Amino acid sequence: MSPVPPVHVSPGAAHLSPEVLRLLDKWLPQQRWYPVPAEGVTHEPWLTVTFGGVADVVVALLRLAGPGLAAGDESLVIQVPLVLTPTAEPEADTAETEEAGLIGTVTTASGRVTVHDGGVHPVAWHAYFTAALPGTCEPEDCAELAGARRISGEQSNTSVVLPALPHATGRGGMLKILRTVALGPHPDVVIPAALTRAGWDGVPRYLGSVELPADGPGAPGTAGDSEDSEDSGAAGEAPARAHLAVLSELVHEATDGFELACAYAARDEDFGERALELGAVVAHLHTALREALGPGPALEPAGFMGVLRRRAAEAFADVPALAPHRAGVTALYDSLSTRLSAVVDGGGVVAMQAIHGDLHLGQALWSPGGWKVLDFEGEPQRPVAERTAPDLPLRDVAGLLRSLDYAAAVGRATDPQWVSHAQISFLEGYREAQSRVGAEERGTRPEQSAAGPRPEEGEGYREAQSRVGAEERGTHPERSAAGPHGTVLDVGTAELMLRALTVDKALYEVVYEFRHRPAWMHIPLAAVERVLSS
Ligand SMILES: Nc1ncnc2c1ncn2[C@@H]1O[C@H](COP(=O)(O)OP(=O)(O)O)[C@@H](O)[C@H]1O
Ligand SMILES: O=P(O)(O)O[C@H]1O[C@H](CO)[C@@H](O[C@H]2O[C@H](CO)[C@@H](O)[C@H](O)[C@H]2O)[C@H](O)[C@H]1O
Repeated sequence: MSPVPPVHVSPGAAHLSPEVLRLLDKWLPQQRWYPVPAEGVTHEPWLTVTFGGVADVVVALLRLAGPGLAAGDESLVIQVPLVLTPTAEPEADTAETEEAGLIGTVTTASGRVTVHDGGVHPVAWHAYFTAALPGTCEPEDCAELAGARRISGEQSNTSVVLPALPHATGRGGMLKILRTVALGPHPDVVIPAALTRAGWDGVPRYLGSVELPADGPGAPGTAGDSEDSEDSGAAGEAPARAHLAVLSELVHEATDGFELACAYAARDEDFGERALELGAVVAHLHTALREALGPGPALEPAGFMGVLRRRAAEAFADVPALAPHRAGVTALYDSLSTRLSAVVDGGGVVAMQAIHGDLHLGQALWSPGGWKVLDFEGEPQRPVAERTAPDLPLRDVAGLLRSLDYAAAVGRATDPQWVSHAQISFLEGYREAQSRVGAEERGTRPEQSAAGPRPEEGEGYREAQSRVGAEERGTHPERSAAGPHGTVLDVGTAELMLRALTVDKALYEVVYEFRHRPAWMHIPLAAVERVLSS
């Protein structure tokens, strides 16, 4: 007997009545994971997903359309799993039902239906879980789902802890339902899967994923999306490829890196050792990514600077409070542009590669097994193509430097050295591990690498900063990966690059805070000011 295909996909709003869609229009913008400001945004049904043998679970994939949003293949698509159950009476007790993820009760052509958020509903969890690991249990007696719970907090997606899930190295899983669906392979699936395959244990081990079936309807903007295309997967039409969820091993006794750093900051306790270890893990991550996914192209200054400038322009357009910094950002980017062009004109190659892309302390878990890095989907507010493009590893370094600054602010460290010490330690951990890997590849001892000795206690942040990403003579792995050509970056350009990437990140954060947590906007705003005046 052949197994029932677990995931079916239909075009448009199949299985979803207009009443349910209207209910969603009101509910969606109130969700933390809703990716854009809601004003003027409409939700257009793109595809509907159902799971073989599970009657009540319907997943709406909705395209967001409206001011400032891209159309066609670039459009933002959100995933809305629903549990739809026929019901006789409206729910009576609102408080109780809110707890259970009730979205509402509506009367449709086929009767009265209760609509629940599938992100918090065990029946939907079971559907995703069995699609990720086919051939497992029935919902009623699924031992793997015992004790399952959604994690709460400020998440861009919806993650569910499965404490009882058995696997090769123990017990416990994390099911992550991706709320923003990327057309094509999703980096939060592809990257952990590649790193797990390569044997790198700095990520939670990848166990499985849920993907649209290969013979489903076309991508937005293709023939499969047109109104007269009833026949899903019609000849000549490119089926849409998209991941919906990812399952990974649960990291036990894990502490969120941001909470950990804030707790240290609140006690003014030295975070140096943890930061040093994290720096080393991030350096190893970059090596593992390069090895697992291959080197990227060389940086092309005009294109690279064009992206930085466009992102800054978007931030200035979104947040009026940034206006006083426009000239400073332009001047910083002009200096970097001049230096980068000189490097490249002089025959230097600045190699790019796959990076994390949105690295901050909340993406790192501290556990008895050391730091684990999570969440490879890139900055959720950016277009997918931009998020997955090869980039400079220094972008991740800048992200963590910013995050340590957030931890100092949120944890209210009173010692002004707390943050600089943590940042220097992080940079040193990164640099030391980078030199060790480089030396191993060259067959020399780490001390012989050109990166120089560790800065003495008290040496400044600027010095430590300028050592990271700077030229290390001849055989740096990034260089050999990029080909036989010369330089990475000289010390001055590396420092300028890190400052520019820090500003780029802080501008992104200002927009993020403006949209989601205005009370924290002062944190990145102060950073923009500080970096520009340093
Ligand atoms: N494999 C895992 N083991 C333990 N905790 C995890 C695991 N994956 C994620 N988490 C926890 O869930 C939180 C959210 O995960 P993350 O992948 O960052 O989702 P989001 O994209 O929604 O922010 C993390 O901050 C971490 O605390
Ligand atoms: O984790 P996500 O993928 O949802 O990332 C988004 O949300 C983050 C906040 O949860 C946000 O990070 C910013 O705030 C953090 C403290 O909460 C801080 O440590 C980070 O440095 C700062 O960037 C992230 O930018 C956003 O993409």
